[in-house]
Amino acid sequence: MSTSASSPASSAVSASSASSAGRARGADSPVFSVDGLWKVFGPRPERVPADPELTALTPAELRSRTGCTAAVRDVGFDVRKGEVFVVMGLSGSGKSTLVRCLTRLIEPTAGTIAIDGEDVRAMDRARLRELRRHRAAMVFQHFGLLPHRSVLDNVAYGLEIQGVGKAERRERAAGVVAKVGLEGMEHRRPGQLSGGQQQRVGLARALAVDPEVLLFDEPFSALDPLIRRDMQEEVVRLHHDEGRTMVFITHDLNEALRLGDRIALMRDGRIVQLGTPEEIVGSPADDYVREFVRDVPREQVMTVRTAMRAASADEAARGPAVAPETTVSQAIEAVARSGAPARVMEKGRCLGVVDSAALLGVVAGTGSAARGEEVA
Ligand SMILES: Nc1ncnc2c1ncn2[C@@H]1O[C@H](COP(=O)(O)OP(=O)(O)OP(=O)(O)O)[C@@H](O)[C@H]1O
Repeated sequence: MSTSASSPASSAVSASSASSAGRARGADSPVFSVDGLWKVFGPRPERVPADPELTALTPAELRSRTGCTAAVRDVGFDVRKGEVFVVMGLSGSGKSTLVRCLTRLIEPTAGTIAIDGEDVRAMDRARLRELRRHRAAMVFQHFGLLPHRSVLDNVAYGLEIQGVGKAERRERAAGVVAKVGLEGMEHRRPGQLSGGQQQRVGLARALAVDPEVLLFDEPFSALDPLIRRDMQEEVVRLHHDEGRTMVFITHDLNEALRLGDRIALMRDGRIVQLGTPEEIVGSPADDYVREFVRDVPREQVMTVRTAMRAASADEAARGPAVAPETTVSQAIEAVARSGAPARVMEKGRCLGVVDSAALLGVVAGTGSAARGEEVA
C-alpha cells in the first residue's frame, strides 16, 4: 500500500492559469499511475522496502545501518491527462530520482508504474526506447544540444532518430521552432544563442516528437529571473494551446504555484502533500508544508470559491459578478470598485458571495477561507 498524501479536497479549483485548459481536456484517466514506488541506492537495495524494520528508520539511521539511501520512499500518485503535475521539494528530496523512475532512466527498486495502463516495469528495451522517444520526452536543465548543428537540425534530431525523412523532419522542426519563438534563428549554432534561447531549442526538440507527456527536470533553474519568467509563460501558453500533459520538477515554490495544476511536495523521498496550489497554500498538511508556504501571497493563490459564504436573497440579486476561479486579489479590486460584496457566479447560478471582511481574512491568514475550508 502506498502512503502517498492525497488531499481530500482534490476537486477544488486550482488558482493556476494553466488549470482551465487542463481541466477542459482532462478526462480523469491517468497518463502515469504510480503506486508503492521505492528507489533505494546502496548495497542489496531490495531488502529495504521489504523489511518493515528498515522502512521505519529515519534516512540517517537507514544509512548508518545499511549504507543505503532511500531516494524515493513508498510514493504513489496519478498524473492526469492534460494536467501540469509539479514535483517540488528541496535539494535531495528525491524529485529527479522519482521522475527518472517514470521512464526507467533509473530502475525502481519496488512498486508499480503504468503509462496509459501499460506496465512500465515489464517493458523490454525496445518498448522502453519507444516510451522515451515517442511517449514521454524529457527536457533537461543542461540542454544537451549538439554544438555543430544548427537550431533547426537540433530540433529535428529526435525526428531523425525516429527515422522521419529529411524533408518532413525539417518542415516539422521549422513549425516547432516558430512555436517556441525562435523564428529567424533556425540557422544559428547553439553557441550563438543566449541561455534562454538554448532552453527554447531544448523545449522545441522535445516538442518536435509530439510526445504524449513532457517531463521537465528543473529546466529553467540556470536562467536569470526575467528569462525564467519568460520561459514559464511559454510553458503555460503551450499548455493552454495544446493541453499537453506535463510533469515539471522544481525546487522553486513560486514556479510550482505558477505552473502547477497539482503539486506533489516531497521531503526525504516521500510525498508529504499532493494537491492544487490552493490546497497546499490554504490547507498545509503539516508544519513542514506550513513553513514552506509561509511567505506566499495568499491572495494571489486562494480563489473566491474558497473565500465565499452563502448569499442572502438580496445579495444574490446584485453586486459585481466574478467566476469561482477568480483570485482573492482580483476580487478585492472588484469589491473595492463597486462597494458591494461580489457574487460568485457559475453558469448563471450564484454560488455565494465574498465581502471585504472575507477577502481581508484571506490576506491576513485568518477565517475559514484562510484555512482552505470550502463553503458547502
Ligand atoms: N546514484 C546515486 N547513488 C546514491 N545516492 C543517490 C544517487 N542519486 C541520488 N542519490 C541520493 O538520493 C537522494 C535524492 O536525490 P535526487 O537527485 O533525486 O534529489 P533532488 O530532489 O532531485 O535534488 P536536486 O534538487 O538537488 O537535484 C539524495 O540524498 C541523493 O544524494
